[in-house]
Amino acid sequence: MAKITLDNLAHSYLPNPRSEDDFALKELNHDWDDGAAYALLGSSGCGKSTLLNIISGLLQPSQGRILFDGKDVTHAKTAERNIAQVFQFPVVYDTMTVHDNLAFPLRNRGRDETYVAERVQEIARMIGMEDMLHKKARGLTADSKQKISLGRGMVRKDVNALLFDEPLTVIDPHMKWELRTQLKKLHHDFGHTMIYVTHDQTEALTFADKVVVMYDGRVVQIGTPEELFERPEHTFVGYFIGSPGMNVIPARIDGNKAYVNGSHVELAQGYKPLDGKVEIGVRPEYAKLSMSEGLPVKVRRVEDVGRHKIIRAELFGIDINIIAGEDERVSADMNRVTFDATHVNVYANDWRVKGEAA
Ligand SMILES: Nc1ncnc2c1ncn2[C@@H]1O[C@H](COP(=O)(O)OP(=O)(O)OP(=O)(O)O)[C@@H](O)[C@H]1O
Repeated sequence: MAKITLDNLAHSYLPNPRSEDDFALKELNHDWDDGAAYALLGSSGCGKSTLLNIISGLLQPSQGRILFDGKDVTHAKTAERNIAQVFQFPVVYDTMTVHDNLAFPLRNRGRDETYVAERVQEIARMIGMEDMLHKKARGLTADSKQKISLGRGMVRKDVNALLFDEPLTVIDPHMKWELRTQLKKLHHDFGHTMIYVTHDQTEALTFADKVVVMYDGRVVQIGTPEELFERPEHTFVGYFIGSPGMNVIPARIDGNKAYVNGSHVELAQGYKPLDGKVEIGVRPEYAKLSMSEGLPVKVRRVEDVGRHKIIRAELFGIDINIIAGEDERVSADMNRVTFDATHVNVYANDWRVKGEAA
């Protein structure tokens, strides 16, 4: 396995980029730890595949270097990087059996047949295809073919990294959960460095130790699922992670108070005067309806989603969400909202501002 270093890395698909806007991947410096499982998460077009393709060698970056364990591989071909890749759609050899497809990467490396047989059995069990090993890949469903692709990606233990590009797109929902669990187990057992591209937050949060959130060609935060939830470094992270996402409310900050349309919200920390677009961010989980305290809200709708209720409300013309417990009472006279001060984040021009102890 390898530590992956992204050094001053950036990419533009244009021959003569003039401004930052011309870069599909904006400058990035980071070490990705050896043996960690990362998810690259972001909406369509934010640059996930661009970054993955640079790591795998399918794309040469227009700026910077990429290193595996300190060795510069920026110009090395994909085959020289010793990585395994699984793409969105299956890549299998139709004329070969499932067994031979799975065995292919091992035979290619000259592993002896006893080891190949053992390892293929192990992987077939993992992907639930033990009974299909003798079947030709041709004629199998897309779902089964993708499981073969996943299996083939995982069959070698000696790769520098395992890269997955939305691998579960064609897999049915139940199997998705099962395969994700298997991938996590595989990571736990073998400690591969794994990078998993997805636009699905559940997939990212359940798979990864660290989630790399991308927005508009930029890595806006790398953190554990808990860090992304509690301290989103960018309003996009707050909005994208969580269901529903963080409430983002324009405010004026004065010391340890935030003013929203003249009403104040207590903050757990003090802040210096801030310029530009200033907002507070509060997750629906840390907002609470009240009869007597807090800011005035109009409740529009209450949705019972089983484990809790989502209250859709309006605060000075802005839509906000509040999460209440399953058994919590919500009545017509509850027309105020309070926020838990320790969970109110402050943002200036979309980036979180660190406070000072009040
Ligand atoms: N070969 C290319 N030539 C020119 N522009 C490209 C090329 N590939 C991607 N782009 C652009 O670069 C930006 C980032 O695309 P990229 O495919 O990396 O995003 P993504 O997050 O992987 O999206 P998706 O989830 O839709 O695959 C987009 O604006 C896209 O249009």
